[in-house]
Amino acid sequence: MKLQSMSKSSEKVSDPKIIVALDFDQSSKAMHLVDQLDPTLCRLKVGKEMFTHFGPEFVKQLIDRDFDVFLDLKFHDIPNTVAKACLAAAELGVWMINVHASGGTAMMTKTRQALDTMGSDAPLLIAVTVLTSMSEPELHALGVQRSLSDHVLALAQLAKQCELDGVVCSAQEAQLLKQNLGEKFQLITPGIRPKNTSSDDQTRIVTPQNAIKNGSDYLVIGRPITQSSNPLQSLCEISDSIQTQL
Ligand SMILES: O=c1ccn([C@@H]2O[C@H](COP(=O)(O)O)[C@@H](O)[C@H]2O)c(=O)[nH]1
Repeated sequence: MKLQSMSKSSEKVSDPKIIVALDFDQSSKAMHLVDQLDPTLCRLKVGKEMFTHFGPEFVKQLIDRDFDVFLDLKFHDIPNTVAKACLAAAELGVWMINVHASGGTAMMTKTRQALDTMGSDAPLLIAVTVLTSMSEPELHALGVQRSLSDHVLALAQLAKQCELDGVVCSAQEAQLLKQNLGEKFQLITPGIRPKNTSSDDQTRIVTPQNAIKNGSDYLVIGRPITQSSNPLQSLCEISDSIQTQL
């Protein structure tokens, strides 16, 4: 059954805010879910697990079905390597790619310049600030002494200076970033957990409704949907729950 047929209000969404994180160890499991979805209702994310197992061919299968694909490989290396890896990723035809902001401004700038050679075909280029699994004590243990939110803001400011399109952060920081960096700077927020669901390994969690209220542009949601006994229904319920905030 298609998602559209399950949710009336969801039918009208033309800029779907939910990015379903396909973290599976078998492509057949992922495709079983994808077969039930519709590109007007959600976007898809391919991360390190599926890309390492199944490579560009898997990504192309999703694009061939007209899904917007966020290729979440979080590149972090010297500027030349990251710029070339991002160009290769972009050439797959994905909608969004990302690098770690902590790779620095030379890395982000060189990558921006590389993607600009693609003109309007370039995907959105996003920087990861602080992983949503991390807490402030963990950040301090790495030697970062400022507060976690100050660190996220500082990394996001660097990404904006380098003309990236936005950042990955927790929706806990979304209001702060929108206030300081403006409406157009895109906020992609994993660590989304509906009430009464397991936080798993995520630390900085926010409900779907509060994430949108705080200013998130896109919600990355994996296990609350993919590990649900009825993934389609869970996606529909979350999708419907955020409509009033849009
Ligand atoms: O800071 C980050 C950056 C990326 N992720 C990715 O998002 C999904 C979240 O999955 P859940 O199952 O909803 O926890 C996953 O693919 C991560 O690699 C993140 O969680 N935090």
